[in-house]
Amino acid sequence: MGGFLTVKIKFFKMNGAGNDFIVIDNRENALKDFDISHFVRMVCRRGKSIGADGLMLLERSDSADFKMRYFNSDGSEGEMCGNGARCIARFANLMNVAKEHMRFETIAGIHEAVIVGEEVQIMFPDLKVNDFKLLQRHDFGFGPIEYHFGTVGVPHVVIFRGDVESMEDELLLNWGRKIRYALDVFPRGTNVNFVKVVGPSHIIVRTYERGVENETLACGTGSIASSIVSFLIHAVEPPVTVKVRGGELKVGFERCADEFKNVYLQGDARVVAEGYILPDAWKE
Ligand SMILES: N[C@@H](CCC[C@H](N)C(=O)O)C(=O)O
Repeated sequence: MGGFLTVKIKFFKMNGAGNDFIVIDNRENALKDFDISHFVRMVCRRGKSIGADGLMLLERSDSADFKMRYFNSDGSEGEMCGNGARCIARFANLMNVAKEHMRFETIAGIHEAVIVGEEVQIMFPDLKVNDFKLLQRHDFGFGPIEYHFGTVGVPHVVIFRGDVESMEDELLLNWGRKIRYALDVFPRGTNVNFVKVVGPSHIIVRTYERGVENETLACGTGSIASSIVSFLIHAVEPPVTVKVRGGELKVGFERCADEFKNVYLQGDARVVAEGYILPDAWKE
């Protein structure tokens, strides 16, 4: 029993609008002896282990308050995760690593975040209008469809459907997987968002996430991509309220000539548990 408890790693379980994460303070390099990708795959398994959409490490940074490293549940390291970023900002503030207004490093660049009571707002770098490829047509294996594409740190396809809320899970997964794995069209793979416009500033979004290979309850960068495409195609006005399966997110931006400036994502970011990851959590 003593051996069983010798290696234990402190973790926090968090979620932002239902997108859930394991968060580890790695400033002292607690995971130096681990194959991180394998460790992430093991501890993110639902049922057999803790379970999560992804895992984040908070690390030291020379140029900002801290560095965020984000891993999808399949062990792949992602450039950015909007909801993850909001969660790690809350975590950094709780751990006294950062004040309420903070800057942090990601693979996709430096981000700013601010704690707004129960919510966290994260700011994104400016996006170019021309980087959004609108009104594309392709047959992904279920007949030709119209889609839109844009990158918000990570790649996103946006598809408008009038039946988003009632769309069968199986259909969403089938479309999501076929599009995500259309590597001739998206060499790095892509996340896939199914979107319905329900008001002048309101949309509903469901997302199939690359790296989780499933629908998640929310996707932050997907909500931003969906809001901007909804603005470009359906004149949806920011700030946009995005209803996702796990709650609600707010997306703001301003169109200035050929750029989107002041892009932000806001919503809840909660710590729901803390404890120790024990060796059985990463056993095959
Ligand atoms: N959950 C996300 C996106 C995470 C990254 C993504 N799955 C990818 O690697 O493409 C979010 O909230 O933005």
